[in-house]
Amino acid sequence: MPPSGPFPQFLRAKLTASSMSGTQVAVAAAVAGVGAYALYLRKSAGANATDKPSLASFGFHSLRLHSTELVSHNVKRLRFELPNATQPGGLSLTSALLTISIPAGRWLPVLRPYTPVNSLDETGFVELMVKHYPGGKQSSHLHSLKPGDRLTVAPIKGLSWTPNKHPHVALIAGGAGITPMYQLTQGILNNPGDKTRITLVWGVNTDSEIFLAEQFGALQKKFPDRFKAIYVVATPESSSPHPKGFITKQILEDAGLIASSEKNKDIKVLVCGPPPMEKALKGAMSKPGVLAELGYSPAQIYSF
Ligand SMILES: Cc1cc2nc3c(=O)[nH]c(=O)nc-3n(C[C@H](O)[C@H](O)[C@H](O)COP(=O)(O)OP(=O)(O)OC[C@H]3O[C@@H](n4cnc5c(N)ncnc54)[C@H](O)[C@@H]3O)c2cc1C
Repeated sequence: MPPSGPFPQFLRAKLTASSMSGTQVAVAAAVAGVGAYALYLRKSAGANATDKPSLASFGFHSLRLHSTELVSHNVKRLRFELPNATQPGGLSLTSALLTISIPAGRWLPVLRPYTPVNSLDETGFVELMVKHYPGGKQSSHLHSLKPGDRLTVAPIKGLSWTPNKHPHVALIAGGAGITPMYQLTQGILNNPGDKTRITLVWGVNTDSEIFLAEQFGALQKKFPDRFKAIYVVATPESSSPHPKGFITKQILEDAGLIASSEKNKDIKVLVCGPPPMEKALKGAMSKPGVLAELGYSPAQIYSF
């Protein structure tokens, strides 16, 4: 259900805090645009199929859920119809959709970003892969949606990606934080003009949570010299081929991600995962994180 008016003052205040990630800054900008929502709805109500805005246009969009698929015990793929069935969404690489809902029994809207996982060039549809967190407000809501239900979204920009600006990117993800990394990996490798090398390190709880293994496997096969994926599993099965535990300094060293080595001096590190993982990597006020210990400067690190 779409929100009916401006968000409360305290929410805006919270979103202007100085320690924001890239996504938090984008979320603040999207929330600031909520006033345009009513205007957009008024305009789009009279628009015909060909002049309906794509997702790239400013404002909020109401998307109809086309279908769902359970891809693992706690991850669902949700396929939504775009406002214009004959055009792609028009999102740029690493953009996400800020989803907005008002769960039953609550008066405050819940806003969470999700990164589309289908090709940004696909016409007519946008797909999300959503991991269900027990008690999670938005992930529970999204998992409860049925085909025909609607979801309000607003596009938010991520990192502004310039092909070949960095010779090598390290993508470090935890759990469902993999989706921005997957979108970027597809965008880089499927662009013949972009020669960036990619090392992905993805931390998950169990082997069954490596829900994009097939897709990443196909990309590794196609681009063996440019793309390497390493999965780290907290509680692996006895037959698991993956290292056990969390993403540590040792794991990143073994992956060749030491900033001080000559070949990595221009590397860019992108991070997206649960708060404890991001804290361990980026450090807290008094304690340097693993990335600083490996020699990365703050300017080399981007957090979604
Ligand atoms: C740029 C960006 C893109 C994202 N894309 C996706 C995506 O494509 N698919 C997807 O499933 N998620 C994605 N996320 C995470 C998503 O935005 C939500 O944070 C997540 O779905 C939990 O929201 P919730 O309202 O269900 O949980 P909440 O109600 O906020 O929290 C419920 C419980 O879950 C825990 N929790 C919350 N978030 C996480 C997390 N990320 N990892 C581990 N535990 C957590 C909390 O500590 C709490 O215990 C993305 C996040 C960012 C920043």
